[in-house]
Amino acid sequence: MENVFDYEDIQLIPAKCVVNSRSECDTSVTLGGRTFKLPVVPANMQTIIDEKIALYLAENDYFYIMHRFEPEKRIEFVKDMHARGLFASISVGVKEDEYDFIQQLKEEQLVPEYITIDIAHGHSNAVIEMIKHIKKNLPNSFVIAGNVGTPEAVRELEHAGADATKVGIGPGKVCITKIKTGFGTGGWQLAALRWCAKAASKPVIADGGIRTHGDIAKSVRFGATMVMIGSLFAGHEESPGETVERDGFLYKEYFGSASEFQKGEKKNVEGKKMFVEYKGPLQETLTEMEQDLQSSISYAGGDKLSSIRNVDYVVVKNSIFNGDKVY
Ligand SMILES: NC(=O)C1=CN([C@@H]2O[C@H](COP(=O)(O)OP(=O)(O)OC[C@H]3O[C@@H](n4cnc5c(N)ncnc54)[C@H](OP(=O)(O)O)[C@@H]3O)[C@@H](O)[C@H]2O)C=CC1
Ligand SMILES: Nc1nc2c(ncn2[C@@H]2O[C@H](COP(=O)(O)O)[C@@H](O)[C@H]2O)c(=O)[nH]1
Repeated sequence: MENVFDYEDIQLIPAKCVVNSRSECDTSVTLGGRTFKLPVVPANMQTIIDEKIALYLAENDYFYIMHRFEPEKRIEFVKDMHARGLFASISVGVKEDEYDFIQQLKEEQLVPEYITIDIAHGHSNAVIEMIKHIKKNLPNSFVIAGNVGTPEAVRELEHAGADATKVGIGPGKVCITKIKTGFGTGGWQLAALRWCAKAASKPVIADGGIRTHGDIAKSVRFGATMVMIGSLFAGHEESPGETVERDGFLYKEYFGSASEFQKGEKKNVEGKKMFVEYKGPLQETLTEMEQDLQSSISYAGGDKLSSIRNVDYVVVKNSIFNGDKVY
């Protein structure tokens, strides 16, 4: 790979405005046959989303993916969302129990509209087998598979039946994969997204490394249909992470899904914990994201999200650590 770059290295170039107000710009996106207000989904992590947030997002036409770290609650979750006339979007792993879980869903005629296979190294036979198992038993579920960081992986997962792939190995704020293993897309996530999206024939979800709202527009420019975000969603009133007070300021806990805090043991740890500043209600951030993205669309010279896809850009600097501290 040549000419790698990350979010902070790119500036999109404005085109002539065609709207009279940013409010005319439409930020909605379609994924799996549903239309959502924003091309943004909070990360399927235990300090980012819980049942209450999932319900709020679904009721208000935002996409969501429930995490998989309380597996015993998933059947009830799907039933509850369906009882409310809402879509169910859950996550699974690849271990043996998960095969039984998919079987159970089938037996109970519960068909989640979206199933995300949530694995660190998604370019694997384990994920390919799970895609096939889901597609065989729940053919109407939209399957998102990940995470990956190469075009080969995107093609293989799509070929196995994935309806979308999720790109990002190690760019996350609480990720230490790049430090512990030497591998990943951390520091060049945006270039990796471009590389993968060019190979994709189905939607790509950019996952990790989003530090500003402008990074959402940049992700769309480089091929993302949807953008998964953890750290920017960690500090809300509703965020499930613990709230702590330090020197009169409030903070919320945010930990990695492969951290000892999630796993309950120090085995194959590839995530850390941090505290992010408290930032009030979730809806305020969603509204601000929408307004910022409307503005991005206007700078792109259009009135819908797809206008961003074709804008020119420049590479203005190069910084491999993506603004993060190493630990
Ligand atoms: N996006 C990212 O960059 C990353 C995300 N994560 C997140 O952390 C969580 C835990 O992920 P994960 O450890 O995959 O899930 P699990 O702990 O559920 O592991 C899934 C299965 O894959 C195996 N496995 C895990 N990593 C590898 C690997 N590198 N090579 C071969 N087999 C592997 C595990 O076995 P065994 O444990 O015995 O190896 C296990 O059987 C997920 O939510 C994931 O999204 C974690 C790291 C990176
Ligand atoms: N390497 C690890 N990556 C992780 C872990 N837990 C979650 N993640 C990934 O990070 C993104 C969120 O990134 P952010 O920059 O928006 O905060 C999330 O969606 C996962 O893909 C982990 O323990 N290790």
